[in-house]
Amino acid sequence: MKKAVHFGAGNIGRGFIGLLLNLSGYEVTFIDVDDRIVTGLNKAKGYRVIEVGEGGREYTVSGVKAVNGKDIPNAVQKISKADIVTTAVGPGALRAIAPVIAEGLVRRFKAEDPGYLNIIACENTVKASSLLKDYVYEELDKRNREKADMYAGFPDAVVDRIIPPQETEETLDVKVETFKEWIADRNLFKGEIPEIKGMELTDNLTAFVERKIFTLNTGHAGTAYMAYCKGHRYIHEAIEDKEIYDTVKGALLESGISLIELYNFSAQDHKEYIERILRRFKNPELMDSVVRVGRDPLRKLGPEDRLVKPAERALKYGVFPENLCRCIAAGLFFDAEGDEGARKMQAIIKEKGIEKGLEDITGLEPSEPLGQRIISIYRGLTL
Ligand SMILES: NC(=O)c1ccc[n+]([C@@H]2O[C@H](COP(=O)([O-])OP(=O)(O)OC[C@H]3O[C@@H](n4cnc5c(N)ncnc54)[C@H](O)[C@@H]3O)[C@@H](O)[C@H]2O)c1
Ligand SMILES: O=P(O)(O)OC[C@@H](O)[C@@H](O)[C@H](O)[C@H](O)CO
Repeated sequence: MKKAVHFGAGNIGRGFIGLLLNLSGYEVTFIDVDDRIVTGLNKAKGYRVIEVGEGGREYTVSGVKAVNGKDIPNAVQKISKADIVTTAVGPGALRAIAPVIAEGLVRRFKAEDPGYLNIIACENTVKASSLLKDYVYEELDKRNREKADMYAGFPDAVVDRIIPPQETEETLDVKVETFKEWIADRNLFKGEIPEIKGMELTDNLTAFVERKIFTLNTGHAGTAYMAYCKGHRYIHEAIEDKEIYDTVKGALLESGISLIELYNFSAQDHKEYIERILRRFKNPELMDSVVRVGRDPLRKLGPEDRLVKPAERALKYGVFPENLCRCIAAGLFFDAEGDEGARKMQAIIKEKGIEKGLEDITGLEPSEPLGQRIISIYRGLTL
């Protein structure tokens, strides 16, 4: 049986990547640092994936194993024997998993014919696998880097499926929406491309990644941040609030201007793509929380991420992104309990004030038009 190792047995790990690998005939081993999840998976050896919404089905994922990420020798051994490695740990944890992947590769490379290994990072970041590759290469000496150049592929990918926080910790079942999309860069695989049901291939990944992150994730973040300011708890409730809906839709149209120009999407197709996404946000069965969707605002308000980058691009294409500015200003208030990125962001604003704080968080100059407008909206907003 082909062996898959997946880092991060959280929502997307269990509810999407693990499911597709299982359906494609792989024996799946999850590596996670959460003791509850690792123990639970090893005990139950499986879980259910429950699709909610029209046409939703239920799947049983079985025969899975789990290794604790702190058990390095075991994790290294699994990687050294894997046919494919995937991740969904969050972009901030990619550096933490690089050493163990590097050690697994070094162990493989001791064999005369180590075979190819493709490592796909399924995170909401443009070029996440390439980023992971950089981190892994930092851990390798010259000889093993050369071996990795020959035998290890790091295909970039985009994953799209909304998976909310799970309501109970009693099972490891996962509630998901019916929509799913996983597209990988066909040109970055080494050796034969693994056949994974539901994973599509493209020669034009940047277009698909940017379309997804700068539309779905832009809209999600905007909805969550405005919802936080207005006291909504769930995304489906927030998107029914006319002020939020209009602002978010406006933000997506602003973001779409550069996507259409840069990647030749037809304006009509892009409009329909936006409408489909807004309909997905409305799914009441998901009960997706504002706290999850807005998590880590320090990352989401960064210069290359889902709100600031499209705002800068819109300005470059001649449109002032008033709605994106509103979403960014709202984001600067996000302070959900227990959110480390939010805590750090609020500390920056408190210590440096909003002008210098904005610059540090978003990279935007407070004296430039975007910075000026965001600060003015921020000052006018009340919580
Ligand atoms: N949930 C979604 O709707 C969704 C959809 C598409 C993409 N994503 C992306 O997938 C990634 C994971 O998101 P999620 O919603 O599944 O989060 P999650 O918190 O549910 O899962 C992340 C898992 O990674 C584990 N983890 C963290 N650090 C680790 C480490 N060093 N080693 C091993 N495991 C580690 C955590 O314990 C957790 O179980 C993120 O990059 C996210 O942007 C999420
Ligand atoms: O995972 P994040 O924190 O980058 O973003 C939160 C949500 O927008 C995200 O998880 C979406 O649900 C997902 O990207 C849908 O495909």
